[in-house]
Amino acid sequence: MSIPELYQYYLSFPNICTDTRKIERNSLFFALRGENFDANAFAEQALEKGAAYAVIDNPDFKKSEKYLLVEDSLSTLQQLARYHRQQLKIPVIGLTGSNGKTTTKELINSVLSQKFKTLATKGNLNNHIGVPLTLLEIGNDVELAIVEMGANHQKEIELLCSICEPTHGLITNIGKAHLEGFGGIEGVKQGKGELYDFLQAHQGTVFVNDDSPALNEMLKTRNFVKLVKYGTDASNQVMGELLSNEPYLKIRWTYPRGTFEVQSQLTGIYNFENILGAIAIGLDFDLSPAQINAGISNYAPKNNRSQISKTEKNTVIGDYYNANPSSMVLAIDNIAQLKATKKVLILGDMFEVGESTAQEHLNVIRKALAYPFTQVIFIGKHFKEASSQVNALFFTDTDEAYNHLKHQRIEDSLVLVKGSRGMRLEKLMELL
Ligand SMILES: CC(=O)N[C@H]1[C@@H](OP(=O)(O)OP(=O)(O)OC[C@H]2O[C@@H](n3ccc(=O)[nH]c3=O)[C@H](O)[C@@H]2O)O[C@H](CO)[C@@H](O)[C@@H]1O[C@H](C)C(=O)N[C@@H](C)C(=O)N[C@H](CCC(=O)N[C@@H](CCC[C@@H](N)C(=O)O)C(=O)O)C(=O)O
Ligand SMILES: Nc1ncnc2c1ncn2[C@@H]1O[C@H](COP(=O)(O)OP(=O)(O)OP(=O)(O)O)[C@@H](O)[C@H]1O
Ligand SMILES: C[C@@H](N)C(=O)N[C@H](C)C(=O)O
Repeated sequence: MSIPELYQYYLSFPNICTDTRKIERNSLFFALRGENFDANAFAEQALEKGAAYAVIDNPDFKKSEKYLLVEDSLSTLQQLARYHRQQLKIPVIGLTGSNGKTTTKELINSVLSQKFKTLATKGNLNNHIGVPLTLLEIGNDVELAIVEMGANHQKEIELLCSICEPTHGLITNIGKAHLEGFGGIEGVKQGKGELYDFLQAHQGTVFVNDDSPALNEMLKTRNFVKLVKYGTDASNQVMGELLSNEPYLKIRWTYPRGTFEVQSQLTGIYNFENILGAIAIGLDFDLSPAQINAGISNYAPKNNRSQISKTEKNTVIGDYYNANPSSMVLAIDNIAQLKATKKVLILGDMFEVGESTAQEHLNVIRKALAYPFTQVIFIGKHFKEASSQVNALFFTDTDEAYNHLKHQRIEDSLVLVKGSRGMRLEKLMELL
């Protein structure tokens, strides 16, 4: 079946579903293969549960005209998304970067939705499956889309750009994330730079954080028809200044027509650049300063990314969606600067760091112990293997740490909980 033919089915049934556990009536089911299942085997169930059609790539499962047989379901999903994007005459803002993609995407969406009917990536659905699903959610009424693109190896951003065809783009930053798949920091630059390459080739607009030496270096070899720079230096089109972080960031920003201040609901100095990026994009899309500030101040994270919660015993900064050497160091510096009598760090292993795993874990241990924190707890085998200093607690896994904290409760403290998703540090929250 050709993509234009399949597109007619999509236009009649625009609700795409890939999971029979969450199937909706009249959806178009795509049978994907994953690490655990081959969803061709679930196609019948999808139809029984109310899907209008099931796209499959194994002829053995085709039982009626309700099964649409294609060569490869995943690649068909991607091609359908690209075809749909090409029918839409709207701007698409593509975002990638090592850290802060989801937060920046949410901020941009909060800002731009003050003026436009927007559609943004849900949560973190940013990969070769999530990006097509995001695009296929764009209905006729949407005026502008914000698409987050994630990657852990080369050519992934190139593929995602070829699907969502961004007209505007922003790389949040270059950091030590997914070093394993990218092959080191130069590999990160190359992989993330695929967004710049696409925008250069397609006359797109690029938003650049001028405070990042790595991003500035990446600009040297490229030319863009439109470049908007933001940062702390007055030479930028949008200049920002951090006014306070206690615990939420307050920012002053200046552009050629004036200076404004905004109070955010975000903690973490690293969020300064995320906010400034969203302001720069808001200005480029002709929002008023009042609309921009409303978008920034309305956004409150509810996604375990630097989320502050007051429990009965403590104030907790829950930051256990992910961790890598760059974001870990910034999170430690951030809590060190916040005001609190007692500060406790609970740090979990960082994944996908590659050959520098031992060194990077040791760096984090040294960094954390250089500050006079009340207590520092390290969880995971990488931390344990890197060192076991006497002035800190080391646990092999989260269950072991849980058993300890059950008996030695943390009280009246500001607690940072940060680690890679796979460490499942959220288990500890009920004890904090
Ligand atoms: C393929 C898929 O969508 N899997 C989801 C599924 O996993 P599960 O283990 O149950 O099954 P399989 O993957 O083996 O199944 C194949 C299909 O079978 C369906 N199915 C299964 C059982 C059943 O009873 N009925 C069924 O229909 C199933 O739905 C599959 O379609 O369910 C899990 C739980 O909900 C999902 O977590 C899993 O989703 C996978 C991980 C996925 O890739 N989802 C994307 C939509 C997505 O964008 N996920 C993001 C995470 C993105 C991410 O990690 N980004 C990285 C960078 C990108 C790296 C990239 N190279 C990569 O590897 O992804 C980043 O750092 O930001 C998210 O979930 O947040
Ligand atoms: N600009 C930034 N620089 C460094 N670290 C950051 C920055 N922004 C956020 N972080 C850190 O990364 C964590 C996750 O933020 P966010 O989800 O926005 O990033 P992400 O790049 O989308 O990651 P993921 O793709 O895993 O969701 C934050 O809680 C914070 O610790
Ligand atoms: C969950 C995934 N998006 C991610 O960020 N993985 C890294 C390795 C992490 O969990 O720290």
